[in-house]
Amino acid sequence: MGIPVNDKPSTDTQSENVSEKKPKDQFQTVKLGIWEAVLPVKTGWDLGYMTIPSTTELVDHLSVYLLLFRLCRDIFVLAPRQFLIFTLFEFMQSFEGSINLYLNSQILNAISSHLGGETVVVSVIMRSLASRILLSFMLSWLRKFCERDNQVLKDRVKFHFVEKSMHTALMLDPTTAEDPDVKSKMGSSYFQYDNEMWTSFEAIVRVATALLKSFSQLALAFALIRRHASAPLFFAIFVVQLLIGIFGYDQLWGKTHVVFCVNKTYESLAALHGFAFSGGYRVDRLSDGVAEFIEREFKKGRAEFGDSSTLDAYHEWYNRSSFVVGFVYAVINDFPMIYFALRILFRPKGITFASLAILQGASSSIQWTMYTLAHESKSLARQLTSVKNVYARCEIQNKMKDGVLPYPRPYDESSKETTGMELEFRNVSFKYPSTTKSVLEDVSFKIKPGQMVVIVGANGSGKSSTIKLFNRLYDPTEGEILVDGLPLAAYKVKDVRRAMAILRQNHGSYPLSLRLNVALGAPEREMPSDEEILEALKAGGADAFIEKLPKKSETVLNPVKLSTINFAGETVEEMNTMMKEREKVTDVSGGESQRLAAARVFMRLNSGGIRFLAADEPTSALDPEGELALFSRLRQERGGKTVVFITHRFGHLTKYADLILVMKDGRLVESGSHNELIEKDGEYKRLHDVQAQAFLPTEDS
Ligand SMILES: Nc1ncnc2c1ncn2[C@@H]1O[C@H](COP(=O)(O)OP(=O)(O)OP(=O)(O)O)[C@@H](O)[C@H]1O
Repeated sequence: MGIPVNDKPSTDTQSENVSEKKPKDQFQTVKLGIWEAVLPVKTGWDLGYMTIPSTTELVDHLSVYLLLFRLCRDIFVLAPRQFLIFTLFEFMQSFEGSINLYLNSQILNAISSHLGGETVVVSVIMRSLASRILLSFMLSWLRKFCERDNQVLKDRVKFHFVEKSMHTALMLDPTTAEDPDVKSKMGSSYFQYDNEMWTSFEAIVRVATALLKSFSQLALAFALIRRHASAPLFFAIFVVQLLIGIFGYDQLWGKTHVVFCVNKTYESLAALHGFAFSGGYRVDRLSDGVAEFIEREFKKGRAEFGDSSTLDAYHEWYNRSSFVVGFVYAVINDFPMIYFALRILFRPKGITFASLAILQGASSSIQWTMYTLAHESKSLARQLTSVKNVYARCEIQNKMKDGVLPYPRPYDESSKETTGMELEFRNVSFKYPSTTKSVLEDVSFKIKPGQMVVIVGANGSGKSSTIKLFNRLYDPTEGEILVDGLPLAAYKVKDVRRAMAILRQNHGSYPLSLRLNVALGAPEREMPSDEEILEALKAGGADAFIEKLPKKSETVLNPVKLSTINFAGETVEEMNTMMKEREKVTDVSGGESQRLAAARVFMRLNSGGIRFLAADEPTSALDPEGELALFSRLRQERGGKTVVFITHRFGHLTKYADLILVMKDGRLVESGSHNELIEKDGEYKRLHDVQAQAFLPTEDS
């Protein structure tokens, strides 16, 4: 079986969702028309439909198989009654095939006797027929009866693991989240469809019931045809048929693989097609007048591509198999019929219509069960990786170690509303986990409680990175940060973050209602009142634009997409409109989004317990009026809190700053007040003069 493959090591083929990393030489590549499929080299025996794992693989997988027991136990604990109902029903169903096979044989034997002129025992036929109907009735009734319990069980499993995964996702610090292993365990999650653990559990039950089904059908078939002279030969045919069916299966679908397009012309045709159809580029396409160019390039590419095949990789794989395979497949299905036809011709004795039908029925139903078993065990193997990933995901621990000290220190409690935080950087150097280059080099400064500090510097000089270290989004690579005289790392991270309000650059709006966007400023509160929300919106300067929106503060800027639409042969435009209306994205401008973020920060400031406020270019998208208003309100409401602003605009802030820190290429190059720094005639003065230049009278004016 099998397609010839070359042994060329693949290019980068590690999949994002697989946690074990395979060395590159454990992959093989297969050229399939304009595609290249990369498949892991099997260490077990690859027999088409089934893979028999090697001993090492079995040992490796043992720990994962144990996880399946853990999964069953966890699901049982979530809903014991529903668990038992579900599994019992599934197991009961597995006997349906055998019982039907038995009842069919009874009926067929009776019909055969009748055709042979013998007296028919009516009660046998009636009993068999009644039993069949009763069995179907009972199973349909039970299915309906279990429906609700099954749905409860399924949803409990879904929500249990969703909650656990959400907990991990929410507590992950950036350093841990950027770890490739963690990334692969986290994978991606689609709320509506993800229920990996349930799918895995179903796969376990299906494999178990398929096994039971196979054994019961085999035992029954053996008992039924034992009496027929042709039974051994018939069974031999059946086994050959089964083996060819299972092991002869060689389709790309059934294998772990990744497919790349290796035809550059086809790729560029696809890119041009995408460019032509994408609504996002419409304005650019028209204003740049590129339509003709695109059409010309497409025609050129089409000519170059010629009559090469655009078949997908799966069909290409299928087309590589020889016609003999198709022929053998067609013929093996007719083996029993051919055999019986020949028997009738040469040795008609002992052959009855009933025996033919029983043998044929037994053979096809067992064959079907075996295929299901092979298929389910393959999908179970796939599910193992999911189960392993979900459990691993639930157990991810943050790399950053939490401190033990509460913040503020108990003796500070009484003065927490008025006292600002003291912050000190001592020889701090820092590089992001994913990079090798330091973005902060030996930075030292001290911010006294209640001071207003402004950090200035060119793009990429390390200003935002400094803010990220304040609330322990990252830890310094070298040096130390002190808060109120003690190492920042000694405090409980949650406490320190609760005492800080940080207005980040690109602080966007969350995909929730605008009201919740603001309420999230005070996450410890159940739900702030309408008046408090309005107050925060006003302080952030966001009340006016929200008032103009049709749903006001209940507007969700980016509604979650849960609708589905299906047109059965007709397009009902109104339905399209209905769906678009429901999922419409409400666009707000950059400045409006910044005002909303500012409102959230005011909500936080008003919630109490804040000792430190940092704002990273909070007015970069605001008009001059908005900027002035925001800074005045921040100054008014800051009380005794320590405040750090990052800005590129000299003026409103630098004028009032107690301390200005000037950053350049990750270093702190100057510090002092505005006047001191102007006098120094260094980097600050240079940056200041660039802006001031614009307002100086020129020779032309
Ligand atoms: N998550 C990250 N991973 C890796 N490098 C990063 C990351 N964030 C920022 N950097 C790099 O760190 C350096 C400093 O960036 P930072 O954002 O601190 O500068 P900045 O002074 O705030 O710049 P700007 O004025 O443009 O906001 C830059 O070279 C940037 O590319």
